[in-house]
Amino acid sequence: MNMSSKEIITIMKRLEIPVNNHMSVMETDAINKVEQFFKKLKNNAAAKRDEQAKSNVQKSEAVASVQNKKETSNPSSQQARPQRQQNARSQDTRNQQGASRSQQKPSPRPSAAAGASKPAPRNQSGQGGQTNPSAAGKRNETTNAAGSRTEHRNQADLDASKGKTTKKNKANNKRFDDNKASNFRTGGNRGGKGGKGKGRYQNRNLPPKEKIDNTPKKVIVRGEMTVGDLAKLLHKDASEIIKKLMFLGVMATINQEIDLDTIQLITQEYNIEIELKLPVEEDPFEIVEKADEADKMQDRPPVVTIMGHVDHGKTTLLDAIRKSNVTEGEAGGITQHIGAYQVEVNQKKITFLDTPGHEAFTTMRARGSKVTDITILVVAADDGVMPQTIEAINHAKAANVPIIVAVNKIDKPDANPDRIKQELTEYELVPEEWGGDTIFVNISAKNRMNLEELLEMILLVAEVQEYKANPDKEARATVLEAELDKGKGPVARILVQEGTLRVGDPFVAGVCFGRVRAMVSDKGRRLKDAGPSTPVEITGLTEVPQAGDRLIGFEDERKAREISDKRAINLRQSELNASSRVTLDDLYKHIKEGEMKDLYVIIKADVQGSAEALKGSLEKIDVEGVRVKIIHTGVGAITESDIILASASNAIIIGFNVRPEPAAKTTAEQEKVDIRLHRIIYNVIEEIEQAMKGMLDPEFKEVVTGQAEVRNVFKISRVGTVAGCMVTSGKITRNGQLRVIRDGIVVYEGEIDALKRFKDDAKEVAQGYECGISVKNFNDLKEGDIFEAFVMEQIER
Ligand SMILES: Nc1nc2c(ncn2[C@@H]2O[C@H](COP(=O)(O)OP(=O)(O)OP(=O)(O)O)[C@@H](O)[C@H]2O)c(=O)[nH]1
Repeated sequence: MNMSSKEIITIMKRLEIPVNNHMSVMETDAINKVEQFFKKLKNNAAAKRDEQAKSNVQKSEAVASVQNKKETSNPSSQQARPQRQQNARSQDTRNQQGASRSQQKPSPRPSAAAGASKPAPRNQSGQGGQTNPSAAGKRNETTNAAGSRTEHRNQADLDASKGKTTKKNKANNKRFDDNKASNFRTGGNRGGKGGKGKGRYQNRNLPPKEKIDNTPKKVIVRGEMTVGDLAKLLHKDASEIIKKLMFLGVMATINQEIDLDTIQLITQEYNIEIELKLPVEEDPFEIVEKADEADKMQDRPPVVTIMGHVDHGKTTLLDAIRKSNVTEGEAGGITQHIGAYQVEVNQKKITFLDTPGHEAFTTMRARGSKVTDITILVVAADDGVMPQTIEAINHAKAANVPIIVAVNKIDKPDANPDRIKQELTEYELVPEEWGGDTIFVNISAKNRMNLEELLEMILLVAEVQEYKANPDKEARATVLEAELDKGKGPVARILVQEGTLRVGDPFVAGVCFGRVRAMVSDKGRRLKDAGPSTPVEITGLTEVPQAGDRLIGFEDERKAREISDKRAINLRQSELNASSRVTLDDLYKHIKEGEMKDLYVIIKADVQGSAEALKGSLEKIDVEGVRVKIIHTGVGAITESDIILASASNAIIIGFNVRPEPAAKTTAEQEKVDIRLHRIIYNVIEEIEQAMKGMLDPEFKEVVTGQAEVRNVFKISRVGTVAGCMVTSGKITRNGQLRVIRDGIVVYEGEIDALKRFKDDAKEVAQGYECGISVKNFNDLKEGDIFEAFVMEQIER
C-alpha cells in the first residue's frame, strides 16, 4: 500500500485487529479489513472534498492566491479555485519550513475529511496547522517556493477528484498515511523548532480541532526504558514526556532510562493501563519443576534401550521388532529413522530407542537426560557374558534402570541359555525361577522367535513401574539426534517425555530457540501434536542442538527466546567456571559439605586379578561413614565409554597399569573427569584415603610432554635395544621420564637412556620427526609400542 509497517500497525490497532509488530502475519481477513478501511476513507474523503469544494470556493480561492492575510479572508478575487489548492499551497510552504511532513493534502481520514475549514489532524502538540487562512498567509510570507509545485498539485488533486489515478495521487495516499504516522514522527523531534512554534501559534487562532487521540489504552512494559522509548510506546512526543517528568520532579533527557515506578506514574497521567511483563529471571531448565498433580498423570508408553556386547544381535533385534510390528498399511510406507520408533502390542505402545549400545545411553545421561525406562540386555546364547555385557549392566545399574535379559541366538546349535543365566547371577541378575527378580526371555532375533513374549515382558515391567506423565502441559523432551539437513535446515529428532508438543509451539532446545514448523513420526506421517513417549522429528530450529539436550515448549515466543539467550550465556559461563565434577583434590570439600556419601570409582586394570584386588581393597575404605563404591571394573585401556560413565555418575577413574585412549583423554578433559593412574595398589588406597580425609596434598603432578610410536626395533650388541621412533605428538625430551605402553597397558616406566637424531644425541625431538630411543634397563621393546614422555612438575598451591 506504499506505506510503512508502522502506519499499517497503527491502522490495525485502530481497527482492533490483533498485531504484535511488523513481522506479524496478516490474515486475509485482516488485509480485507484494512483495505476496506481505506476504501471507505477514500470515498468519504472524495465526497467531503467535493462538498467542501463547493461550499468553500471563495475562501479557498482567496487563500491560495493571495499572500495578504486580509485577502485570505476575502474570497472575492479567486472564488472559483477549489479549497484544495489552498491546502496544497499552504502545505508546500510548511514543507519548506520543515514544520511537518504530514499535513499535506486533504486527508481522507475522517477527521481531516470533515472539512477544510477544520484543521487537519495533528500530532499531540498541535504542530503544523494547515487551514487557517491567516497562518497560511503568514507562512507564505516566509517562503516563496510554493508557486509552480502548487500548480502541479492542484492538477493532481483535480485528477484525483475526477477519479484518475496519477502518480501524484499515489503520493497523496502516502502523505495521508504519513499524516497518521506524524503522531509518532513529529514526536521524534523531527518537526523542528520553527514548525512547532508555528503550530502553537496556529492553534491559538484555530477553532477547537478534532484531535486524533491514538493514545493506547494499554501498554506492555518489559522493564526499564528510555524516555524516547516510552514516548514511542505511548505514542507521545518525547518532549511531552520530558515535560511530564519534570512536573513529577524527574529531570530526564530523551536517552535517559527511567525506572518502572516512574513509567507507571507517566502512564497513570495518561490513564493508560499498564501490563508488566518482566524478563524471565528463572530458567525452567534449572529450577526443579513442580510435580504434576496426580489426577493429571496418564499412562505413557515405556521407553526401551537395547544394550549388549558387539555382535550379540542388538541391531537385528531392533529391526526384527520394528518390522514385525509394521501394520499392513505401513508395510510399503517409508519408515523414518528418527532416533526411536514405536510399536504397538495388545493396544499398548512401546518406544524403542534406535541407537543400540550403552554409549549413546550414557551420553544422554551424562548430559543430564534420563530417557530410558527399561534396558533390554542382549546376550548371545552361544557366546556368553562379555566385557561389553558387563559394561552395559553397570551402565544400566548406575542409571537405576530395570534390566530385561534377552538371551539371543537360541536357534544356534551351540546355544546354551542356562549358561548365560548362570554367568549373569554374578552380576546380580538372577532369573525368577532361581529366586531372583530378573526377567529372562530366550529369543532368536534372526528368526523372530519369542519376540512377542519379549514385548509382553516389557509391558509387564511397564505396568509394574507405572510410567506416567502429564500430557496436558508444555512439552518437555530430549534431543536424541540433531543434524543440519541441506533441505530442511536444522533438524532434531526428539523424544517427548512430558506434556504435548504442537506444530507452531515455540521452544528452547539446549541453547537453541525454535518454533515447531513440522513434525514427522517414525512412520513418516506428519503430526500436529506429540504427547509423552512419542519420538518425532522436528524442523523449525534456528541452530542444531546437541544430542541429550533438553527441549522445553513455551507458550510465549518471547520468553523462549529470552531463555535460549540466557542459556547460551550461562553455558559459556559454566564452561569457564570450574566443573562441579568430583575430583580427588576437592573430594574432602564435597564430603565436608555433606554433598557426598559415597565416592564412585571406576577401575580399569591391566589384568582382571589386579582389578579385583583393587576393588576389594578400596571397598574396605570407610572414612567417617563415607565409602568407596565401585560402579565398574574392566580390563584394558581407559575408553571414552568409561569417561562418559564416570561423567554421568560423577565418578573418578583409577587406571591401574593402563592408560587412557587418546579419545578418552580428550573427553576426560572436556568432561572434567578425574583419572588417577597408578602402578602400585598400596598407592591407590593411600591416595583415596588421604583424599577422603582431606589430607591429599600432592606436590607434584605429571605432565605428559609427548608421545612417540616405535616403528622399528634394532638390537645392537653392547648397547641393547634401540627403537626407531616417530614422535606423534608433543616432544620427547632427553631428561624426561618415559613409559612404554603396549595395547593401552603400561609395560614399563623408567628413564630415557639415549635420544638420538640420526647419529647425534638430541636434547629433544618434536612431533613429526624420527628419532632413536633406548630405555634405561629395558630392552623388551616391540614395534607398535608407544613411548609416553612425561615430566613431574611441582604443583603451585
Ligand atoms: N543365528 C542367529 N544369528 C543372529 C541372531 N541375531 C543376530 N544374529 C547375527 O549376529 C550377527 C550380529 O548381529 P547384529 O545385530 O549386527 O549385532 P549387534 O549387537 O547389533 O552388533 P554391533 O552393532 O556390532 O554391536 C549378524 O550376523 C546377525 O545376523 C539370532 O537370533 N540367531
